[in-house]
Amino acid sequence: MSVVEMLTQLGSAIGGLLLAWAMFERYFPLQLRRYVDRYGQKLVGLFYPYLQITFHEYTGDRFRRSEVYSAIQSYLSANSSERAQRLMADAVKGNQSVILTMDDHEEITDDFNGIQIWWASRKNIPKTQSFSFYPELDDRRYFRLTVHRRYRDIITKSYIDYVVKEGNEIAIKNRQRKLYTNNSSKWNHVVFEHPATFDTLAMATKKKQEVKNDLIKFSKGKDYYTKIGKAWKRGYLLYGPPGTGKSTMIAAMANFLNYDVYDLELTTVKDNSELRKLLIQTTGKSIIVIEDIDCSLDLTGQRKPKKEKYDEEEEKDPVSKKKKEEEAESKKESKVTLSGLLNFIDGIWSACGGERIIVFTTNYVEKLDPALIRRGRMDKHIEMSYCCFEAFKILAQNYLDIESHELFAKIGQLLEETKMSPADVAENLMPKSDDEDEETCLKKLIAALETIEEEAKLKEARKKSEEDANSKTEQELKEKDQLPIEDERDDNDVSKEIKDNGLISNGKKETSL
Ligand SMILES: Nc1ncnc2c1ncn2[C@@H]1O[C@H](COP(=O)(O)OP(=O)(O)OP(=O)(O)O)[C@@H](O)[C@H]1O
Ligand SMILES: [Mg+2]
Repeated sequence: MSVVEMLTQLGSAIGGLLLAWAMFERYFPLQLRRYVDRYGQKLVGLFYPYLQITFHEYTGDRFRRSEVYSAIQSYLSANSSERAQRLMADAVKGNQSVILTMDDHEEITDDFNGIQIWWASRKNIPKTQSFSFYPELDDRRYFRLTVHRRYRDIITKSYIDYVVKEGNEIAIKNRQRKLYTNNSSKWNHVVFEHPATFDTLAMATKKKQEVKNDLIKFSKGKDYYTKIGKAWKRGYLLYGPPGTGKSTMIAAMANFLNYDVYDLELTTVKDNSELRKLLIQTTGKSIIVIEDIDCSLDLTGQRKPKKEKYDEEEEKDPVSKKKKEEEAESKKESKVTLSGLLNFIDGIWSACGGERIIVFTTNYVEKLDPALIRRGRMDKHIEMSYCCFEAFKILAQNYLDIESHELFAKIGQLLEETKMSPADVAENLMPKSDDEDEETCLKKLIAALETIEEEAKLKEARKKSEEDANSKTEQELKEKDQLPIEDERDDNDVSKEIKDNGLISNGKKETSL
């Protein structure tokens, strides 16, 4: 048989099938067709060796995207960029990278402990051509998983959970994080793109590791917090002189945990109820920051003591009670108070919205009210200190790309003797022009450190000489005071005093009964 004949016969066979299907659609009632469809599928199911699971984009609630579908989409997008042939640019992360997902009607395979799984993305376009306000919701997308039947248990009991968990983690990593700032009682946000990380943060390695471990423990501690019955939140107090990296540390924390940042400006918050409103709006996986807490407000006020006695009089006379309340209300200052802030930190509603970190920063830890910073509220106190040699090495790596240099020893010694903030060290290390090489920058830093050392020595000498002068004056005054007082008085005065007070010659007062 020639090729042409073969093609002709194939064509007529397909034509015959199409005609038969058209006749079936045309002459058989819908009910009958459904029966054939259903039982046909059952029959095929008897011999079909595969298990299929479908995950729809919208289930039940038409307006709420299925979380499982989203998680699978994230999981598959992470796996599909190498495997799928047709990809869809889905979202843009931080203006840097495009997130690629499987296009509609695309298929990829996945491997789970040696089991092969087929994933397909499908889209059902509605047959009715009616007008819709939400055309994108009418396109019914779904993922279909196909696997050999013999792996049913592994797939349903472990694989799907694994995919959803992985997918959620990928989604968190890929999400655009936000930096919220408040304008009175409203949050505005921009994309959070601070580049600081713990790798670039200059501080002693051991201390840095401690903070990182603490954060990891917290972020994985959901079950632990539930077990001990505590809201899943942790307070950090960062304190230290200006330019030691407190704000930089917060950015590094947010990048490390992939959290949003809420930068709360307390001075623009009118009162406690506005504060509560703002905080209720914050979401989980976020860091709430109050910078320079000592300057933000006068938070040294005492907490209002609890009303201990039930006032019967007030209860009997509702008019006077109301009057008293009104008076109290008008007297009440309209501002955020320490008690309002404490309620925010450990009030019941502070637990809504999942994991949260609260960070306070201050230059003057000793100014803060002990109630505010006691453990349990501010669980971890982190001192950000002047630049040490370890911190300097990180800055040298960041700014000059060097790990060692013959001038390092000198710098190390100077850093031990002087106090320079990492911000100042960084400023000296940053090349100001193309002519400045690493050695020039290091020498610049040495000169700056020597100047500080000189100034400190001068200051010390000045202080010492002032102290010496003071103690000399004190000594002179003391000596002057020690002159016998009696000598200045005349004999008549003395005898008068003896007479008046009944003193005897040895100076003791006579006891008169
Ligand atoms: N520990 C550090 N590691 C890396 N860079 C730092 C560090 N400390 C300061 N810097 C640099 O100095 C600049 C100022 O630091 P930062 O704003 O974090 O200091 P701060 O402690 O918050 O100061 P302030 O008390 O004035 O708010 C940062 O932009 C950063 O470049
Ligand atoms: Mg700061």
